Amino acid sequence: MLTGSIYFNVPQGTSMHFERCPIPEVILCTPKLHTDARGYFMESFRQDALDAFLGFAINFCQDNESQSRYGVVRGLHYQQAPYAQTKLVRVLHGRILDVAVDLRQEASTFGQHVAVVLDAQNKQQLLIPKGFAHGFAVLSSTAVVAYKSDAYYAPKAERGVYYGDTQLNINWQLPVDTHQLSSKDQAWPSLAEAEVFDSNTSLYR
Ligand SMILES: Cc1cn([C@H]2C[C@H](O)[C@@H](COP(=O)(O)OP(=O)(O)O[C@H]3O[C@@H](C)C(=O)[C@@H](O)[C@H]3O)O2)c(=O)[nH]c1=O
Repeated sequence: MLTGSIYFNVPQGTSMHFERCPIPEVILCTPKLHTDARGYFMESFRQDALDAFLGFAINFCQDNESQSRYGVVRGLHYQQAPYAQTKLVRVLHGRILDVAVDLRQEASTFGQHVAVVLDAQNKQQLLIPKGFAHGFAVLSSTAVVAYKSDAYYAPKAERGVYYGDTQLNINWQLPVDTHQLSSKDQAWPSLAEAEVFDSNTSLYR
């Protein structure tokens, strides 16, 4: 499924594996695990490695954490420009299906999505760029999800797309009768009615 893999070693000897997903701006990151008799150590984030891979800097300013039960679906969320957010998502406990939906109006992949299982064992992280909606479904009994963002929470700019929109065709990997959503998330518009990202809006410059 994934293409464009590169193993990038930063000068200090630490490492992070980056893979471009089928929508190439979405990136799967796998930290290198150092295991020994005590357990393991890993660098969960390196600004220099990520910047070098991307070729530009992302300056994260907010860290978030949420805990959810099996069947919970949070999303699909984004903030409109100029409050758009890049998110770097990982799972501290449990397992989720993490989903990024392309909302860049002029992109060839507009309306398409990437869905990746992230869990506390694989320790993988998903980088979701500006211009995408984000959501996740909890596949384990509980899950603790942590993520960075590069723009502060701006409630007035908060937008969403209905997670079950048939046009999106997302397989949430959960029986439908187990889905639990906030009232806010049940009321988001379909993709056809959502405020998407204007191609004239430069999200990263
Ligand atoms: C997102 C956010 C929420 N809040 C508050 C608002 C509200 O009272 C409470 C719960 O908010 P929500 O119901 O929006 O939380 P949640 O549904 O977990 O929202 C999150 O979903 C995932 C999928 C994302 O991608 C995130 O960017 C964020 O939108 O926390 C903050 O104070 N700061 C924040 O950054």
